[in-house]
Amino acid sequence: MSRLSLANLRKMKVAQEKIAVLTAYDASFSHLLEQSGVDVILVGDSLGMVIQGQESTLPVSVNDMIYHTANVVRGSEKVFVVADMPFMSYANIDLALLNAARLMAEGGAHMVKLEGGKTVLPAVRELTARGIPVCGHLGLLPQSVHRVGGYHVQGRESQVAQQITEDALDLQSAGADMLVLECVPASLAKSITEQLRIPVIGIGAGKDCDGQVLVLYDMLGITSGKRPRFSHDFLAEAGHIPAAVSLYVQSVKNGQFPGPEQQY
Ligand SMILES: Nc1nc(=O)c2c([nH]1)NC[C@@H]1CN(c3ccc(C(=O)N[C@@H](CCC(=O)O)C(=O)O)cc3)CN21
Ligand SMILES: CC(C)C(=O)C(=O)O
Ligand SMILES: [Mg+2]
Repeated sequence: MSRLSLANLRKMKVAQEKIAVLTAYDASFSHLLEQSGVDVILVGDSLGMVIQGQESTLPVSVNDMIYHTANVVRGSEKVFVVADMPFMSYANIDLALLNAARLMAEGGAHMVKLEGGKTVLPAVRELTARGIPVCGHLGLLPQSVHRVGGYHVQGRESQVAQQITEDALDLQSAGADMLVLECVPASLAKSITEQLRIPVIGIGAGKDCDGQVLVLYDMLGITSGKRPRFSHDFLAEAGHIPAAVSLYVQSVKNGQFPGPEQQY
């Protein structure tokens, strides 16, 4: 069985077939998600919060990401695996190349994800020129939580919306092959999704993105404390974990998730 490729994901965008993405951090869930029809697994630096119990994603190291990515890759054979580059691991081009190479070579990731717009364009150009697929991440940037002052919706003001749109187009031009849009108004995400050739995966970004992603533990209802409004407890509805993941995949594919109460 060969792995899903970027070409497959681009074809899904063109065919308007929704892309179902979930985070996972270990081999057992990786296998289960793949069996349940998930297309792409994101090894998110959210693992700092849901696995390590940290207050933010900032303490996550490249070694942590490599460990979890390798486990996820070993547990699967069909899914496309994206690994987050952690806080400051792409602060300049040399660091970005070194750390992305480790995530790919040691972790076995198929793509790396970087948060930010203009600041990361030189790194995105260099990584993609050297054959490393890159996913951008705009809107709410959890690695900037202390500068922003919390996890809030981004892009409600037209000037900020304009900046996010410009960053999205620039990331695509720099070679990014996928984009995550987090916590932005549904109308903005729709507009960006229509303007880009590359697949746009939303989280709290409305139903009109090319695909959706959620943090696994949020959609299973086992995150401690307050779960973001854009997530939904599929386990409560489905009764057991494989059924919950299947229901998520089905709800993304048929456009039922996210509903009006899960978007801004
Ligand atoms: N478990 C978990 N789920 C996530 O989605 C997630 C993480 N952790 N860690 C990294 C970031 C942080 N994220 C978050 C965290 C909280 C909200 C949240 O509470 N948002 C409010 C909106 C508040 C506002 O706009 O003022 C909400 O009600 O959804 C959003 C995204 C998304 N990511
Ligand atoms: C929430 C998603 C997009 C992420 O970046 C993560 O899980 O770290
Ligand atoms: Mg992340």
